[in-house]
Amino acid sequence: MTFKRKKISVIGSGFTGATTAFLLAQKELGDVVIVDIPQNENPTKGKALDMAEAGPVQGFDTRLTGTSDYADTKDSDLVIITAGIARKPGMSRDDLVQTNQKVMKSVTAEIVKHSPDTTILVLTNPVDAMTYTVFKESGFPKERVIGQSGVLDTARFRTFVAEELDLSVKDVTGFVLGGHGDDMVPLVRYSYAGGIPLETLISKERLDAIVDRTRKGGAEIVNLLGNGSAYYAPAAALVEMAEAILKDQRRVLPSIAYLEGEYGMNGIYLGVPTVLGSKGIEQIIELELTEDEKTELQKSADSVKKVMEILV
Ligand SMILES: NC(=O)C1=CN([C@@H]2O[C@H](COP(=O)(O)OP(=O)(O)OC[C@H]3O[C@@H](n4cnc5c(N)ncnc54)[C@H](O)[C@@H]3O)[C@@H](O)[C@H]2O)C=CC1
Ligand SMILES: O=C([O-])CC(=O)C(=O)O
Repeated sequence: MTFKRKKISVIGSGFTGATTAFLLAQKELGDVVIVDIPQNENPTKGKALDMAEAGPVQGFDTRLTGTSDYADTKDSDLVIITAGIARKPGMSRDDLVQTNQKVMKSVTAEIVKHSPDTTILVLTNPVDAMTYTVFKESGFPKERVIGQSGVLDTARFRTFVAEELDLSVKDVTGFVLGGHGDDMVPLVRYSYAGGIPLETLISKERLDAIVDRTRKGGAEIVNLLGNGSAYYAPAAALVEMAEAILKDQRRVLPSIAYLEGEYGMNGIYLGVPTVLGSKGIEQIIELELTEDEKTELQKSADSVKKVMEILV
């Protein structure tokens, strides 16, 4: 039996793209091709070579390629889009829409040309609208175009809860629904520490503060960094989703998925609980929501729709 190595292409060799590529390489999830614009070809090749040279020390066997030629991405099993611009202090993610929509259109055309059967994971912001753009441009079935926000937002929530309770992050679970913006919906009712509902462990006032910090988690990092946005936790989130897809794990993870009736919404990409496996989004899980949670989710969806109205 011959073993075929998987191939993962990461579009964009900036902070998130390079960090994602390195984490993918360390986990040996497949060979990694990193693509950036021609003006950035040498730094992209340099990053790929530098990462490959960590292999002997770290004990990974991943082949890494840096390129500006999409022919190198041919027949990728998974493509991760991180290309585009990031926000700076004072900006919202939505301020990036016009520039990044153009980037999504051009990179999607190349991806589809060289890997017509691949699955695409989108990170670029504003990510709900950018995932929709990639879906439309690619013509792919909805289950093969997926956006990342909920794994990251939930990871932030879990970090803050673990800190509050002085417990292992491993024992804290949560679920953040909705768009990747200030009105995302951390579902406290579905969040636990070691199986114990958080509402019985943390006061309402402290939980409200943690929810608020989670909603503004991206901006907190943007303000600290001063010249760009988060990349370690976003890359880790992408790699968890990539692993679920490449290894057909059927993980229950929040994804930005195309809704056609689920949660009473239509024609919109939004963060919801999903089952991720080799077919991409294999199922959307519909949680029972209270009236308040439904109202919050609708508000978040309305914000995403406002950004979608700007799309051309
Ligand atoms: N969805 C999420 O949870 C998160 C989204 N992001 C978003 O990810 C995106 C990337 O962030 P960073 O990596 O920090 O930015 P960065 O500026 O470090 O890197 C972006 C890279 O994209 C490249 N690029 C631009 N146009 C391209 C094209 N047409 N083809 C190929 N490459 C192209 C640039 O040359 C640059 O190397 C931003 O839009 C950011 O807002 C970042 C973190 C979390
Ligand atoms: O805040 C940003 O611009 C980047 C991002 O989406 C995040 O870190 O959540």
